[in-house]
Amino acid sequence: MSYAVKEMFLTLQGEGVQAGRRAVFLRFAGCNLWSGREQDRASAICRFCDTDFVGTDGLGGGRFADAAALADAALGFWGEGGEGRYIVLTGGEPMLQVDDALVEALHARGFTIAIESNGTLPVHPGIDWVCVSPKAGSTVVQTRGDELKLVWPQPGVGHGPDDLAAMEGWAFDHFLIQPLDDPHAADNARAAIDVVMARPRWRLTVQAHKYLGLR
Ligand SMILES: C[S@@+](CC[C@H](N)C(=O)[O-])C[C@H]1O[C@@H](n2cnc3c(N)ncnc32)[C@H](O)[C@@H]1O
Ligand SMILES: Nc1nc2[nH]cc(C(=O)O)c2c(=O)[nH]1
Ligand code: SF4
Ligand SMILES: [Mg+2]
Repeated sequence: MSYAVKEMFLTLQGEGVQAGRRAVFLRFAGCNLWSGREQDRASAICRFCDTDFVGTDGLGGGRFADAAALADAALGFWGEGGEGRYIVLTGGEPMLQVDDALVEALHARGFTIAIESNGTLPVHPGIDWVCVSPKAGSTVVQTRGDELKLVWPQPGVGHGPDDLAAMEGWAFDHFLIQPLDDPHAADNARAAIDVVMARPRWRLTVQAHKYLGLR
């Protein structure tokens, strides 16, 4: 199978429990919860996306003919040194494209594989670190993993305490609240802090790369 990749880059993981870790980011093109076109945002299931995942024209992006070609390119971004190789599969929705061949090819090159998924498709069982970020109005099928990262507040449905209690029944090791990045960021951060103060099972995570000027 070939892969449509929006962009690839080396940076630090900015979010979640693995924040601060050196990582290659592989951003796949396309998502099942939004077309990525601004004119469709208001009618999309996921309306707050901070990412351009349309097309294959970003830095390090392109069409990759097979898993070996894509994994070789990822290794090129990592550079020298075999220690601590870490790759984050994101998008868009990576599970629209991730398959056995890619997981095998990345493992064969020594990568620990993390994923950022909206959880509406089952995550590949070979992935080493699973982050699911549920979206109001979608059905999450991937209800287990390493970290659940809930963007807060989520306009529309799904942000009452009942929903949080339901998610607490899912099989994740870490429950994280991430302030929504929009023009009301300060209010959103306050609201996110309020959740954590009321429900100690949850921890705050911030998008550190945005404060640090990293990609
Ligand atoms: C762009 S998404 C790509 C991966 C996958 N489609 C998902 O939603 O998890 C990467 C992460 O950014 C989060 N995110 C997207 N837009 C955001 C925003 N405006 N503020 C805070 N987090 C956001 C998502 O919830 C997700 O955890
Ligand atoms: N530095 C950095 N960390 C991230 N963690 C999750 C991201 C994503 O867009 O999936 C992201 C991103 O875009 N940049
Ligand atoms: S599910 Fe993820 S990639 Fe898709 S629109 Fe929402 S935040 Fe963006
Ligand atoms: Mg991002």
